[in-house]
Amino acid sequence: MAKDPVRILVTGAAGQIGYALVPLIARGTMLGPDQPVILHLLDIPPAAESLNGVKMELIDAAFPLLRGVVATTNVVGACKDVNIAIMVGGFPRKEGMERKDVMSKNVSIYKEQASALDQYAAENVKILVVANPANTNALILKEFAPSIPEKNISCLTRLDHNRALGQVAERAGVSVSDVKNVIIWGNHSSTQYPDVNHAVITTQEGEKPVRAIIADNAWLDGDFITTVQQRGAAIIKARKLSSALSAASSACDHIRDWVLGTPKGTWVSMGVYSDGSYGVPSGLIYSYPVTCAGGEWTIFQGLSIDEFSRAKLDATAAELVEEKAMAYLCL
Ligand SMILES: NC(=O)c1ccc[n+]([C@@H]2O[C@H](COP(=O)([O-])OP(=O)(O)OC[C@H]3O[C@@H](n4cnc5c(N)ncnc54)[C@H](O)[C@@H]3O)[C@@H](O)[C@H]2O)c1
Ligand SMILES: O=C(O)C[C@H](O)C(=O)O
Repeated sequence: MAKDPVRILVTGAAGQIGYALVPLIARGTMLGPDQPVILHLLDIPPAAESLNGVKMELIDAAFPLLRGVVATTNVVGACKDVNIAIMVGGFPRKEGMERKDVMSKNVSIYKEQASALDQYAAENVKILVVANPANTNALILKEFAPSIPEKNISCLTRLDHNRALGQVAERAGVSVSDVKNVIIWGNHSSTQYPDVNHAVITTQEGEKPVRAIIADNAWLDGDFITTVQQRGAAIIKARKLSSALSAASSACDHIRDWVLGTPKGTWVSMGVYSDGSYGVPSGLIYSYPVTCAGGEWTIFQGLSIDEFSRAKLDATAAELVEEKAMAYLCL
């Protein structure tokens, strides 16, 4: 029997990530080739005409799974009955800025849109915050949407996770699909900790630790970490615009794994509400290794954390505590 369509909100849909993301959703990359979708596209009035152009192109592309497009500048209309919300709307940083430098512009958007989602979204809506500072925007959204369970609110660190997979695959000379179980801990910022201590590469002789295959701890504990931490800035420097196709693709990966489940023996990184796991203060949106099944994520427990990693997990948590305080000052 044909499935009922799922309503997916994309905010900031007239922007660069929006333009890369909506065709992926309409083509079935996010929820699979048999899942019809209705897209709700939100942007602000100055972008209304451009948003309408995106709607026209979606119709012109004749996507078989696309059952409707709502393009609006009205937050309530956009949030009505949505099952999934991908929050991209906001302002990107420019060259030379840190992601938290756009905090004062962006957190107030998340407070306002939290209320609309709280009141009008479908029960059990799943929310992914992409706009920066992503973890703190998601935390503000959580705090101002009291009826939405915290397990339904997340932020995007899958792009950092995918960047880490890409760096390891290039260095090891293997296919990226043979690398798994890297971890991004903490903030989607330059304090994030890309960790390969539990990551493995599939070889003809089975799975081997990344550290054994790459055999270069100086690189893994040095340039690898800074390359992933600084990749967003490197893209801005090169393109004069922040990452868009990789962000859109990673947002699809995030939702797909959350809704459809992670493969057996694999975890992915998601920014989720911390419960104190791995000695991280509770009450932050912190990126952890998670597995997903039945539409729910679970923090993967029991990994050993060495002294080097401990300091890095704590430093990125400390930045999130500071950002939380800064966000409340902005509101
Ligand atoms: N978490 C990540 O991995 C990641 C990756 C890339 C970019 N980002 C962030 O995503 C955000 C969007 O990036 P972009 O390159 O698409 O930017 P963009 O400027 O091209 O697009 C943003 C869109 O949001 C719209 N917008 C602004 N305020 C809004 C509001 N109140 N409601 C709805 N829409 C609103 C703008 O009009 C614009 O169309 C930025 O904050 C960027 O830093 C995050
Ligand atoms: O770095 C940025 O400002 C954009 C985005 O967060 C990224 O990681 O590419």
